[in-house]
This record gives sequence, structure tokens and C-alpha cells, in this order.
Amino acid sequence: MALTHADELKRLAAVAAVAEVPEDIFLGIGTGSTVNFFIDALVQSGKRIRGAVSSSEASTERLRRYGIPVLDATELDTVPLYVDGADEIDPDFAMIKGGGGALTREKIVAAMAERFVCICDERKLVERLGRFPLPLEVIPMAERLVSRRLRELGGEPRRRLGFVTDNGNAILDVHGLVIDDPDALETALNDLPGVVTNGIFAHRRADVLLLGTGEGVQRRERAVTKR
Ligand SMILES: O=C[C@H](O)[C@H](O)[C@H](O)COP(=O)(O)O
Repeated sequence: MALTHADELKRLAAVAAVAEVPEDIFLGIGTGSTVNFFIDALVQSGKRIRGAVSSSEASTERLRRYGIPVLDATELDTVPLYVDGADEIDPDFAMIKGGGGALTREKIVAAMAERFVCICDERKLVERLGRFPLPLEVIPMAERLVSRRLRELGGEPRRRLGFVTDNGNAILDVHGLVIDDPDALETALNDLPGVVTNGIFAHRRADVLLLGTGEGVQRRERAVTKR
């Protein structure tokens, strides 16, 4: 199947990320189409890793198909590196993630990682987060309560129909939230009873951004260390 322009830029960023991976490590692996390109590129490169900690059943399946050992996150304290995509990333490397519904496990593996490399196509880089509807993983019995609280915060939550997360929960995609302070909103949303995870990644930001553009891959490092 022919790749779209956006796919081609995702693939460029994914291929560039292989150079960031030291040999013989346990590697944290994200989820999504950009990460799929990365897994394929890693295998094609012949670079050897000891194993992966995966953020979704989908990535686990792809890794195992290639014969890469997948460890449970409970088997390790940390991983040296986590590679994942994003739905949006701002100039300070705060992100919205969870378009594929894998946000909870992604946040866990990202938090275990000493270094987070984000791979994206250039459309994902935004001045301010929030055009992409913010995903929240919610325990089903809390859906109504959480929805009400989200409306009070100015958002318009929509249940992702026909979708159940790998953890057996629902996803609310929240439209219209103003995200002036990603750190504060991440904390506030975590505080709502029944919210398992929200898709703002501000407490644990990316450290390196590999951005696929029409002119090639831009590599950027986050200037200031935040949390
Ligand atoms: O839940 C999914 C993840 O957060 C993905 O990293 C994100 O949605 C980006 O996906 P893609 O690489 O397919 O654009």
C-alpha cells in the first residue's frame, strides 16, 4: 500500500530514532503507526536489543512477530530509553498522547524511562496543546461523573464508541479544553475520581524530538529539565 505524505514523514523520524538506541538494552516501546515504522526499522537495521517493555498489546504482538522478547514492566525498575509517537507536542516538549488509546501503559513505561525520544511528523508540532481532543482513560462506572466535571472545566467529552482499552476501560475524548498550563491540567485531571490516566504528558515530557519534515529529520533536545 502506498504511504501518504504524513506516513512518509513518520517513517523518516522512525528510521532516525534507530541511531538513538544503544545496543543490548531493554527498550521501552510506545504505540501507534509511527512506532510501528520504528519497530520495523529497528529490526531491519540488525541492531540487537535484549528485550522490550511494551505499552500495548498491539506493539507486543508486532515485537513478538519479529522474535523480540517482551518483558513485563514489573520485571524491571527502569529502562534506559523509551521511543514513542505523539498526537501533539509543544515547543517545551509537553505532549498530548492516547489517540490510539494506549495512554496509560505509555505513561507507565515513559515514567520508567531515563530518556524519552518522541518521533513525529511535522504536523504534530503545535504552539499550544489542545486542538487534538484530549483522551482520558476512565473506569466505566465513573464515565458520567467525569463527563460532568469535564464540562465544568469547559470541555466537551465524547465517549470513544466501540473502544475498550487494554486495561478494560473506556476512553473519553475531550474537545475544546484550553490547555494554557499543561502541568496544572494534568494534575487536575488526575484528581478526578475514576480517571485512570489523562493524555497530557507534561510531568514526564520527551527529552528528544525527532521531527519528520519535508526537508528531512530535525533533531531537537529539550532545553530545561522538567521533573
Ligand atoms: O495511544 C496512542 C499513542 O499515544 C500514539 O503515540 C499517538 O496516538 C500517535 O500515534 P501515531 O503514531 O499513529 O500518529
